[in-house]
Amino acid sequence: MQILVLNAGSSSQKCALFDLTEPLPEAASAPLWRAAIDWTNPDGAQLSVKGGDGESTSTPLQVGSHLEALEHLLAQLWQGEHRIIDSPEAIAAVGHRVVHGGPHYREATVIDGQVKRTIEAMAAFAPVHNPAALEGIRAVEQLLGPVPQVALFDTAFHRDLPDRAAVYPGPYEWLDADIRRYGFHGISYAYCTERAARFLERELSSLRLIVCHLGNGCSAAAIARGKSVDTTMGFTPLEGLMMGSRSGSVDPSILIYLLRQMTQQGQPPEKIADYLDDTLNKASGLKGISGLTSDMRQITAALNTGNARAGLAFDIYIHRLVSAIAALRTSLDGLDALVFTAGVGENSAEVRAHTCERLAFLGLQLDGAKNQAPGGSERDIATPDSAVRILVIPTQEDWAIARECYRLLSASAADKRQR
Ligand SMILES: Nc1ncnc2c1ncn2[C@@H]1O[C@H](COP(=O)(O)OP(=O)(O)O)[C@@H](O)[C@H]1O
Ligand SMILES: CC(=O)OP(=O)(O)O
Ligand SMILES: [Mg+2]
Repeated sequence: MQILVLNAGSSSQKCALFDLTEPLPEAASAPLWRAAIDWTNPDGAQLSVKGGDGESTSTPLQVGSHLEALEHLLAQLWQGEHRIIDSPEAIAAVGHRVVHGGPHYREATVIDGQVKRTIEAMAAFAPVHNPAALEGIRAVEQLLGPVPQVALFDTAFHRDLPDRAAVYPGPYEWLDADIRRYGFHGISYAYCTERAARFLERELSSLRLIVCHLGNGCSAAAIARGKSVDTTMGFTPLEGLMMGSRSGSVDPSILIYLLRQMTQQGQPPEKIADYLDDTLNKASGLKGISGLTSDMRQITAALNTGNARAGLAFDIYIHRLVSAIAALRTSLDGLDALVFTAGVGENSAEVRAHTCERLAFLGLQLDGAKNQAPGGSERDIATPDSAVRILVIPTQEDWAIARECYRLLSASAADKRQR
């Protein structure tokens, strides 16, 4: 079954085509084809496509709206230089990563009008991500017609967060209005948890993990026996750790202070809300502090040449990450492994080294050579006598989406056959 996956992140639209057949492989398999639009390129959006031959090309996108850009991306599947299928009919299903499912969706769900309305309503809680997922769904409708589309929600993995971790200590009415902590990056956490159990040859039912998903968006989660028991992101993907261009947690009084100042200056309320939203989501974090970039590679390169603001950005990033991991540890009755994943977690030996050094008191002992060794595969970078394992697990959100999509559609096909 050929399954197309659309992953709408904060700075890019990724797309991959998988061919899944029984028996499903245990570990992620490579896609037949992948493409991505980078919205952040200063010279305009850039489309990159990698075909089945392993060849890839990168071209500037000459189109107006996001929807047009997406339609152009999808058409590359059967029309572009690296086309992989003869016609859109070859695609059996499309899986989407949807960041916010609110309190409604706790499982992978076939997309219908009601699901689309909910994703739209939840855009108020995930303004960077949910509108991008909806654009993907609409682009597929335009180009691929009535193919089944399935949504996987980043919030679903955290469905069993205990109330003490999920409820904000504001007025109780907030909870009635669905203002609570949801948590995100759940597709990645579910995948990394499963892989960590396999790697350690342990049953999920006894495993206690802290997983750090450090990409453009960053969060960490305490996972006990396969379930999320606490996590750093909350009502929206803005709470918690310092990120590429997002602030993470700040004192809410800063916003009240700025709001009052801007109101006194005669700014209209809408403009103030947009300014605060943009500042916290797009002009903060590594980018805001360094004044340079949201990219950890460039931050570490700049700090190594003595750039003081890059150095400060790195220090805050590590300080907040270490504080969060130590806090998450208190939600577990022991810690078997600390897991690093996503762009920074998988690739930055500096971030892992500084984090683990400060967490020695939790029983973590990093093997410096193993940490530095290059490698894109799952690995243990702790010393043999470390009390806690330290794992690097490359996350495979797209493959996990394709697999869930396959399972859901196979189960519903079997259901129909039985009736
Ligand atoms: N070799 C590397 N060293 C340090 N950081 C890296 C490296 N490769 C990628 N990154 C970081 O990974 C981040 C992107 O992570 P990724 O998981 O792809 O993000 P997202 O899916 O949220 O867009 C980039 O901001 C970059 O800083
Ligand atoms: C939820 C979230 O922050 O996603 P991303 O890391 O893709 O921006
Ligand atoms: Mg991501």
